[in-house]
Amino acid sequence: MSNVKTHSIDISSMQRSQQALRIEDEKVCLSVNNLHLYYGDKAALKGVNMVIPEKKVTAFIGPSGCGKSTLLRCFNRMNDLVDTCRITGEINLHDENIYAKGTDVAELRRRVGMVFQKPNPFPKSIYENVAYGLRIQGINKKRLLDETVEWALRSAALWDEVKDRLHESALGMSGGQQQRLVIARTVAVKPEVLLLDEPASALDPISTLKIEELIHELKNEFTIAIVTHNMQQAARVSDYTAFMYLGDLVEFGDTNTLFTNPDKQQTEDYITGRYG
Ligand SMILES: Nc1ncnc2c1ncn2[C@@H]1O[C@H](COP(=O)(O)OP(=O)(O)OP(=O)(O)O)[C@@H](O)[C@H]1O
Repeated sequence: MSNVKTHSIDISSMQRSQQALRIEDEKVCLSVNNLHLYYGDKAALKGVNMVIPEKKVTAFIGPSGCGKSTLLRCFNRMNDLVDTCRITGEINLHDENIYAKGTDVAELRRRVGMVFQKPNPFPKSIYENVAYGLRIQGINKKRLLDETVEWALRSAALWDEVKDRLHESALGMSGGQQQRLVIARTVAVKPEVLLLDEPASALDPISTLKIEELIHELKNEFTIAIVTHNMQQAARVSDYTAFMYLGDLVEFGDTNTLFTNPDKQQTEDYITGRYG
């Protein structure tokens, strides 16, 4: 790409159409309206407005502490677990305000699954890790469990590596395999959205590549939102990128455009490595 202005990231390998995606053309999965979040007196999100398009990958980038993980955790109300946290504004999943009174938060978290930075398999067999969410829903029919476990492991590009040791402990797997297992466990309950909070940052480069390839496959079935510190990764895996700074959403748009021709000076300064 000859017109690339940035120098700190190499996006020449970005395999994407030169045609910019337009958010107006997308189906909306999540919409965020004037979202403010406070931890005690401290504002961590300051009036965020954006949409997360359906079956696309949206990346959140920005310097440490800018609110990326906080915003991601709002999408399945994980911040409810923080006593000092207070939220105003709205997030709609399709047409439902997930902060409305009476929202079934357990069901919300089934629909909006989350994968964290550090793989966190349960000390159970590979099979039982993946079957876990189904069993919680009261599904115990062996055939249905077998089929779903296989489907989820295939979806997470792990089936071929583990099909002969499904009943061995998940703790004997490599870190990269464990993270794909956690992804299989998350997709097994058929969520609509996958939230990935730096899913590859604890992994070696080959495992990271596998996760990136997997994200590319998963977006055929799921809406994906990913927080990453790695701008190359954001450029490689996402369709849309949101750049955040000190609790503000500074710029949001088609990934290719945001990295090659950002609207805001602040975005350009960040992606060219001038700060952060
Ligand atoms: N549980 C919490 N209690 C109080 N403050 C918090 C809590 N979690 C995050 N914060 C603060 O909120 C702000 C945003 O944090 P957040 O973790 O969302 O940022 P981030 O962009 O994801 O950072 P990083 O890239 O370092 O993970 C920071 O100032 C952080 O210290």
